[in-house]
Order: sequence, then C-alpha cells, then structure tokens
Amino acid sequence: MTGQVLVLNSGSSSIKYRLIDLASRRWTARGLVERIGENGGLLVHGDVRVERRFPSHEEGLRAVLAAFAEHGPSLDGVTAVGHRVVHGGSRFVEPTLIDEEVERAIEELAPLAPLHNPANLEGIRVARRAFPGLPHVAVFDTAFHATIPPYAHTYAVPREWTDELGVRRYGFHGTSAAYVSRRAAELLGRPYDEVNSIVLHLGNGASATAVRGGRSVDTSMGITPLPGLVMGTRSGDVDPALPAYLNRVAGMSVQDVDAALNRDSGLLGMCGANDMREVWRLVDAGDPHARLAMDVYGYRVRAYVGAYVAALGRVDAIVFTAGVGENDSRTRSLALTGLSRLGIEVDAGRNAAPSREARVVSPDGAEVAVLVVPTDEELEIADQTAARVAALAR
Ligand SMILES: Nc1ncnc2c1ncn2[C@@H]1O[C@H](COP(=O)(O)OP(=O)(O)O)[C@@H](O)[C@H]1O
Ligand SMILES: CC(=O)OP(=O)(O)O
Ligand SMILES: [Mg+2]
Repeated sequence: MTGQVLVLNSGSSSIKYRLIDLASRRWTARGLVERIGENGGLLVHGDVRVERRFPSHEEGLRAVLAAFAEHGPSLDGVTAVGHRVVHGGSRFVEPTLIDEEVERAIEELAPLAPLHNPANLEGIRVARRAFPGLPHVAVFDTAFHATIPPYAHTYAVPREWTDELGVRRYGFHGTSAAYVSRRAAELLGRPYDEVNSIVLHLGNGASATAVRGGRSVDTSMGITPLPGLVMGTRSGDVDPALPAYLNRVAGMSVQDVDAALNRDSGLLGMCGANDMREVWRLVDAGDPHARLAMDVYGYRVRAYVGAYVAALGRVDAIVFTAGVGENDSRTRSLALTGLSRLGIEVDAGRNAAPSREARVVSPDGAEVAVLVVPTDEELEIADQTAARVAALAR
C-alpha cells in the first residue's frame, strides 16, 4: 500500500499524532496536544506551538487539523486513519475497520479502561467526521496478548464471572510490546519466532510482558490497566481486599478507592511526584519518601522479571522501552540489581551512555542480553492499519 496513514493516539488528557509515509516508513509530521480539559493547554505541531485551553478532545483534534491546514503538510495524500484503542476485550484481537457498530462496542468496553477508552472513542468520532471518505482502523493494546494461555489469563474467581462477565486478564501496551520484541530479535540477529524476551514498558503507565517466540504468554496488567508494576499515578499490585478494607475502616466507596488507585497512587501517591525526573530530583535532595518510592518501583520490576524467567524457562533478552525505560539509566540499573545469578547484568558504561537508538546495555557474552529499544506505537499502528486496508482491497 502507498500513501500516508494518519495515526491518532488519544490519551486521557492528550492527543499524540503522526503522519506516516508508507513507502519510506518515515513520519512526515508529528505533534501532540497536552493538558486537554485543564488550564495551560499546549499544541505542538512540528515547530509550531499554540498555548491555550483545549476544553475537549474534539477541540484538540480540530486544532490539530487547523494546524495541518495552516502550516502543512497537506493531508490530501492520507489513505487511512489508524487509531490506538486501549481495550478491545475478548472480541477485538485484530486491527479492525471501524463502523458504527464497532464504535458502540468500544464504548461498551469503556468501564474496563475508564482512563483510556472514552478518550480513544472521542478521537475516533471527531476523525471519522473530519475524514468521512477514508477507512479508519482501530489497533488495540489488548490484541497482542490474545495468545496468553488460559492458565495465565484466568483469575481464580467464580466461573460465572469469567464466563458471563468477561472477567480475566487482558493486558495492555501490546502494540508496543509487539514492536519492541520484534526489533529486539532483529538487533540480536535472530528469527523472531526463536527469541524469548521480557518487555519492560516503563512510561507513565508501566507493564511487564513475557514474549515466547513472538507471542505474548503473560503480562502484568489485568482486566484493567491498574495492576502490576508501580506507575506514575497507578498503584499496580495491591491486595484485592483493599477496597473492602478501606470501606470498612474509612467509609470510602468502591468508586473513591478505584479513582485513588488510578489517579492518586503510584509514584505520585508515595512521594508527591509522578514524573520520574522529578522523583530522582527529590531522591537526590534527600527526600526519604522518594527514596522509598524508587525502592518499591525497582523491587516490583525485579519481582516480575523473576516471575517471567520462571514462566519462559529460557530468556534471551530483557527489553526496556517507553519514557522511563528508554531515557532513565538509573531506573534501568535499579530495576535489574541483584539478578546476576539469573544471567542478567547491566554494563554501567553502556547503560549510562545517552542514545536514541536501539542498543545493547549488557556486557559482552552475557547470558541474557539487556536492550534499550525505543518504542514506536505509531509506526506499528500505521503498519497494522495499512495491512488491514490492503486485506480489504483484496
Ligand atoms: N529523560 C527522562 N528521564 C527519566 N524519565 C523520563 C524522561 N523522559 C520521560 N520520562 C518519564 O516518562 C514518562 C512518560 O512516558 P511515556 O512513555 O511517554 O508515557 P505515556 O505514553 O504513558 O504518557 C514521564 O512521565 C516521565 O516519568
Ligand atoms: C494502557 C496504558 O496504561 O496506557 P498508557 O501507558 O498510555 O497510559
Ligand atoms: Mg504510553
């Protein structure tokens, strides 16, 4: 397929977008709208910056389209629009052409990803109105995890919940895990279907995924994107009895506890900052809460790595990606401390050397390669969108 794909990644308070040329597989425009619905909104379109309030995703996306019209490049060559959708439930395990019915199904899945699916859907609605003649394709975060075996995705709960209410592990960040695990195999010069890896996607949201021969076999997030690793504002794993306990002793409602575990917990809850750069600044200033927060963060990653070594049996690569994983050598080193008996080691010099490229940061000859691979969810979405549209045309 030739032409260009416009990729939209609508988050809870942001829209990231990319215009990707399919022939060269390079982007020709990129940008983002930040702090949607808050004061201090910002649109960055290439070199152009617009500072104003964007009350909704609809207004944000309109401003993006206006920026394309005013500053270029032209959107006339766009042949399809690809949308990141976080939760696809059990139904959406492939990139899917969006129609009214698919929109409704994404809406019905919103309770499973309340921070994400509503924003994704708003992006889809505005874009479908702006480009009514183009195919729009949804690429789901959950899809890559459809291969997780039942013993790893089933919760030990009453069977009716599983059978009738869709209660199970789904997992997220799958588009990213698919992209970086494939890149990791390329970097190692080995066939994708022979490489076992553990992907550590450490961004504002964070997850660990075990990949065996190109297929996800376990992941740390669950029915929602709340469990697993410590995140910017999400708790990750807690005792499932916590909502009931807090209800009993503090009179908090289930909704209040859920909101607090999603928005006021994680690094933010433990030390008052959710941006990793700020957390390290606090650590360096001697803040004991920030120090403990980082120790919890590192320990949790380590514990998941250990679990996934057990799940995979043989591990060829550990792959760091996303905002923290790609940029923060201190967190990488903390996360893998004390794992040398598992063959996992980080070379201090390689790890600390700044780079934007995919690279190896373990010592030569290490049993397990430790890699840093910048994720590119937008390129992966563009590829999957183009493949879906090409299949339709056949
Ligand atoms: N240079 C850096 N050093 C350490 N952490 C960073 C750096 N740049 C970004 N981050 C972290 O990455 C996070 C954003 O990661 P990203 O993958 O873009 O998250 P999301 O897609 O969930 O918004 C920030 O909240 C911050 O904690
Ligand atoms: C699913 C999820 O956590 O996504 P993000 O990291 O973009 O918040
Ligand atoms: Mg992300």
